[in-house]
Amino acid sequence: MGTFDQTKAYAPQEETFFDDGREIELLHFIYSHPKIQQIRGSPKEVLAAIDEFGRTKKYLMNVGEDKGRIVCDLIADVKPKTMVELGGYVGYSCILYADAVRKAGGEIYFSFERNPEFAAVISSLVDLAGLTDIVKVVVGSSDESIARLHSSGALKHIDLMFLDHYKPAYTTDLKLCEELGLVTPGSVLAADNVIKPGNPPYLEYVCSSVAEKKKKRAGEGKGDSTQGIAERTVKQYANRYESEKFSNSPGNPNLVYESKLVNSFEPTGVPNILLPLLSLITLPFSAALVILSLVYSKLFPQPRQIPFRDASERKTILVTGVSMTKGLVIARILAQNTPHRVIGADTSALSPGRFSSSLAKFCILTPPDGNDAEPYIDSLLHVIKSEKVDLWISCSSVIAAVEDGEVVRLAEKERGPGFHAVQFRSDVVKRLHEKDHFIDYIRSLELPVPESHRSTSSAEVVKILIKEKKGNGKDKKFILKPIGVDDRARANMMTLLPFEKREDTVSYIKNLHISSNNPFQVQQFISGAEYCTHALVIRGRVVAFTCCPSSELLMHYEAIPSSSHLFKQMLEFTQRVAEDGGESFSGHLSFDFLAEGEGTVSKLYPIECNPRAHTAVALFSNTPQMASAYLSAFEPSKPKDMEIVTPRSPTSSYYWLGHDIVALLILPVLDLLWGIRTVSEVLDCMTDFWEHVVSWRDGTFSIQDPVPFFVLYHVYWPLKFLTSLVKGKRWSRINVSTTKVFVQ
Ligand SMILES: C[S@@+](CC[C@H](N)C(=O)[O-])C[C@H]1O[C@@H](n2cnc3c(N)ncnc32)[C@H](O)[C@@H]1O
Repeated sequence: MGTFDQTKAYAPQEETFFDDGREIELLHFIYSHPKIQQIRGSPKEVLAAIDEFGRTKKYLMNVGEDKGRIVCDLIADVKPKTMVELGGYVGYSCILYADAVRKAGGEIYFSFERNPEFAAVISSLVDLAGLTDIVKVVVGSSDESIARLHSSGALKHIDLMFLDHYKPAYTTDLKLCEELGLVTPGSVLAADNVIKPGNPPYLEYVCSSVAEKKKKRAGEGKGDSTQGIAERTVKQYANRYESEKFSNSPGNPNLVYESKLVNSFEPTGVPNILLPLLSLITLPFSAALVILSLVYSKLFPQPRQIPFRDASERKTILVTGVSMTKGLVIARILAQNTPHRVIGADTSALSPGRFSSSLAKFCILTPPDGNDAEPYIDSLLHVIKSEKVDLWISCSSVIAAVEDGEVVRLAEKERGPGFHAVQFRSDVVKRLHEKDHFIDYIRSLELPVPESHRSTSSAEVVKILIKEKKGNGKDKKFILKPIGVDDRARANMMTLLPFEKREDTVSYIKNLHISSNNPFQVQQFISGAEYCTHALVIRGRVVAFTCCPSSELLMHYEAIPSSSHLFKQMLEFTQRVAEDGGESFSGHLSFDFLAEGEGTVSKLYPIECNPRAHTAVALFSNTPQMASAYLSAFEPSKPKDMEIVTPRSPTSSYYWLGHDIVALLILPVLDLLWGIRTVSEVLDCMTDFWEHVVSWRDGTFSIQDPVPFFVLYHVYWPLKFLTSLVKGKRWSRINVSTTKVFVQ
C-alpha cells in the first residue's frame, strides 16, 4: 500500500461516530462557511468543505479522498450510464461519483440511504453542488428500494454499483440485484471495507465459481451473511434499527465475478510510514549482525578457489543487475569459484550489489527510458569496451530485456570473437517474451500448449466459445487475454467463459470491443499448480537447471528434486526450446508452467516465457559447479559432455527476511486486530516465519559478504520509500529481491 497524507487526516473516530447530530452540524458548518458563494454549484468545493469539517470538527464516515479517487478512475473507465450507491450518509461519495459519472457521459446516479435525516443532508448538499439533474436520492432500506425501483421501471440495469452500507447486506443485496437482472455480465461492483473491517461472506460469494454457488445453494441453504463480520460492525446500526432484515434472494449463481483487491486508506489514515520505520527499528540488529559477520569472515576467510597460473588467463566478467538478488548471487558464485575478475553494473548508484566484496569494480549505467534507449545502450557498451569485458552475464530487468539483446550484437562487433554474452539477441527476446508469439512458437515445435486462438472480432470469439460448448469441451473454460495494451480487459482477464447463458457470453464479449486493432487471445483455462523454472543455456544446450512451485510475489523458493517426474518434464521442455535455438542461443531462460493432474499423469502447459534470469537462481548460491556452467560460454563449441548443474543437495530453500517480517508477522497481527484472520491463522504464519528463519536461507545475506544485506534494508529501500513520500508517489507492493515497486 502507498502512503497516507497526514495533512488530509480526519479527526479521530470516537466511540459514537455518527447519528449524534453531527450530520446536521455539518449542514450548519457549510451554509455558514465564509466561502459559501464559491461553494455553491461546485462539487469540488462542497467536498472540500465536508473534508474541512471532518478534519477540524468531527470525524465523518465518508469514503475519503484516497478511496474516492480509485472509484473515480473506475467510473472514467467503465463510463456507467446508471450508477447506484448503497449507503449515502452525508453525500460525500454521492457528490464525488455523480460528478464523475456526469463527466463520463452517464445519465443517472442513485444514492440509497435508509436514514431519512442523512438522506435529507445528501439532498441538500447535492442541490448545493448543482448535481440535482443527475442524482436521485432514494430513502429507505436498500433491499426494499432496489425492489421498488425495479418494479416501477425506474431502475432497469446497474452498470456500476458502489457498496458502502450495512456490511451483512452486501451479499444479500447483490443477490437481489442479480435475481432481478439489474446486475448482469459487464456490471462492475466496487465494495468498500471488504478487507478492513472485513466482509468474508461477500468475498466468498463474489469469488465462488458457478458450481460452488450451486452446491452451496443446494446444500446449506442461504448461509449467514453476518458470519465472520466483526460483531461491532454487525451491530453498527442497532441503536436505531433494532433488528436488521435482509433480502432472501437466491441470486443468479451463473454469474462469475472477476475480483480485484485495491488497498487504500480510510480518511483517518493508516499512515504507511511503517516500512521506513521498520528499517529504523531493526537497524541496530542488522548492524550487529553485519559487524559479527565481518569479524567472522576475517577470522575464517573462505579461500578463493583456483589461484592463477598465468595472469593472462584472467578474464573480466561483467554481471549487470547487481541491485537484484539474482545478479548478486551470480557475482558471488563467480568471484568465489573462478580466478577471474568479476565486475558489476547497475542503474542505481546505491545498488546493494555495489557493496559486495565479490565485485572488483562497480559501474553505473544510465537507466533505460521507454522513449529513448540509446543512453542506456551506450553506457553499457562503454563499460564493456573500457573494462575489456570478456564475458557479460546479463541480469537486467524486464524493461531492458530487448535493449540488452541489442547490446549483445553491438558488443560482439566492437569486441570481436573473444567476447561472449549470456543474453539472447533482441529478436529472440521478442519472440519468447510476447505471449502471442510465444504460444505460436511453442506450437510450431509440436510441444503442448493450452488451446489458444487469436481473434479480431467478437463474433469470432463467440463462435469459438459456443463451438466448444457444443462439442466435447462442455466443461472446458476459457479466458480472454488482450494481445495489445488494453488495461481494462487485462484487469478482467481471469473471467471464465463461456457463461451458462449464451446471451450473457455475447453481451460480455461485445463490451470488450475486440477488433483487428484490439486483438485478443482466447485461451483454454487450466486449473492446476503453477511452477517456475530457471535455466542457463549456452549455445543451445541447457547447462544448469532448477524449478520450484511459484509462490506469492515469488519470495519463497523450494527446489523440486531432480529425480521427480515434474522436474524431468520441465527440463525436457526447456531442452527442446534451447536445442531449437541453435549455436547462437545463449542466455537465461525461464518458463511458467501450469500442471494439470498430479504425479506421473500430470500434463504440463507452458503459459509464459521470461528470456532472462529468474530469482530462482538463488537456489544455486551454494553450488560451486554453477561457476563452471557460466565459464562454458568461453568454450568454442557446444559444451557436450558436461552434466547439467542442479542446486547442490541437500538444497536449502530461500526466503527474504524483510518480506517475511512484513508478510508473516506484521500483516497477520494487524489482520487479527481487524478481525480478518483468526488466532490460529496468525499462529500458522508465525510458525512458517520461524521455520524459514531456522531452516531456510535468506536470499541476500551471506556471512562472508554481509554488507549488501545491510544496504538493501537500511539504505536502498528506506531511500526509495522516502523519495516516494516526498514525491507523493504511491506503491501497492514491493518485491525486495528484484527491487520492483508496484505503483498504485
Ligand atoms: C459508511 S456510510 C456511507 C458513506 C458514503 N458512501 C460516503 O462515502 O460518503 C454507510 C451508510 O449506509 C447507510 N445504510 C446502512 N444500512 C443501509 C441499508 N440497508 N440501506 C440503505 N442505507 C443503509 C447508513 O445509514 C450510512 O449512512
